[in-house]
Amino acid sequence: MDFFSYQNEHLHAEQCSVADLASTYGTPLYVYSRATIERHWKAFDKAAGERPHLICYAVKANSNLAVLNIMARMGSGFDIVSGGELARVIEAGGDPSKVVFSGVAKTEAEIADALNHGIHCFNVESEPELDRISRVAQSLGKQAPISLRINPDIDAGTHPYISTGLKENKFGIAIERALEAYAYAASLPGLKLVGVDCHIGSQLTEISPFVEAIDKLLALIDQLAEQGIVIEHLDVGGGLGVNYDDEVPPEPADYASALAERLGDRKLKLLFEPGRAIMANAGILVSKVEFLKMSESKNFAIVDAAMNDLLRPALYSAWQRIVPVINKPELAMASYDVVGPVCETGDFLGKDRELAIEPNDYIAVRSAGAYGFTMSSNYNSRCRAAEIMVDGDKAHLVREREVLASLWAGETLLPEG
Ligand SMILES: Cc1ncc(COP(=O)(O)O)c(C=O)c1O
Ligand SMILES: N[C@@H](CCCC[NH3+])C(=O)O
Repeated sequence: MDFFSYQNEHLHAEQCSVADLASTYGTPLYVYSRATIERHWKAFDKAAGERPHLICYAVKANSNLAVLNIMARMGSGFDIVSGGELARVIEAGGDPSKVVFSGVAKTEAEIADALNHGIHCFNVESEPELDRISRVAQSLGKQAPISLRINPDIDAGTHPYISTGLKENKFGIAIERALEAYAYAASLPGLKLVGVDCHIGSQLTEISPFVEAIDKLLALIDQLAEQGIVIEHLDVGGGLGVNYDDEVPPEPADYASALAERLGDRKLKLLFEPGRAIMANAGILVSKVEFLKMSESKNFAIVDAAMNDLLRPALYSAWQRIVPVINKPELAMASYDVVGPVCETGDFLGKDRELAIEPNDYIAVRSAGAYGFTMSSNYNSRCRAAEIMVDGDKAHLVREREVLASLWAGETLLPEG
């Protein structure tokens, strides 16, 4: 069942009319579906089966407090990459002992804060970082639980900007250095070795690169065991792709069972860090058509959402489906570049889209729940979009428009005099 569907030619998010939401809360507007988030998270949890496991939702995909709160209520863990993300997880009711901390340059302050909150594990991305974490932990009289993020040099077959498991990428410790790095980590007093981690990229649509990576990591885990280093968990990262256009990514169940099969009878806890697979299709970005600008060479649908609201098309030439919020069969179809008000030629949400629309209509960009709002900015001094969580027939405004709105309301920037 799709929780974003048409009823009488009107797009609905669960039981809420998207056109009503747009006219109540204004546009641009992100709309998320609680039922979809729960269904996707549970699909992962179920896929992992009876084996001990932890789903650590990748907060960077969507860090809205209501989204995190939904995950927290289901007992989710979290994959974070900054102190800010940890603060949001805690604010949303998440359990810090289920948090893994990834990222290539964690600061001393972030490390100390995470240790004081008792996080599950640091995913360490370089050898100098081992020294830093050990030093901070010692200064606090603690031992930091760590995994090494291993870069297995595998082509994830995804966009070059979101591939992370190749030698030339900045992420993780090269697999050839892994044994030495573990031996070094074992010698540092502030560290406790608990895991092996990898994350080879995002929006993967095939299982084989995941399997290739896990095979390399399992061989490493066996070698470590021979050296007396016993690993408790294997973190397989995130990266499972979604359907934006005509991709057919594996279902979480097939993906998880392919990985579990490789584990055999090893007593390893499995950690997953899905972001996109849970959130992308749990959200849409709603925008209003301002003008239609027609010419012989090109038609433009100029809408009120822009690259500052949804960066993926501009940054990765990403394709996301664009649909009218109300289908109007009486209108003629035409081909448009759907563009925003930002002063950049790269400011587009979609190119050459067949749409039957007129000014003041609402359109929705589908699959916008992941890496949508979290990558948005105030470029061109534009307000950020509002965000709404739909739960059945109720809608909750979960984030107010930002500071600029208060400036428009007449507040001054500098004190008088
Ligand atoms: C370390 C890490 N874990 C998890 C994720 C989540 O990836 P995805 O949203 O593709 O599942 C990312 C982002 O690619 C990441 O960098
Ligand atoms: N931001 C990317 C994915 C990168 C994931 C972070 N490692 C996207 O929108 O597709």
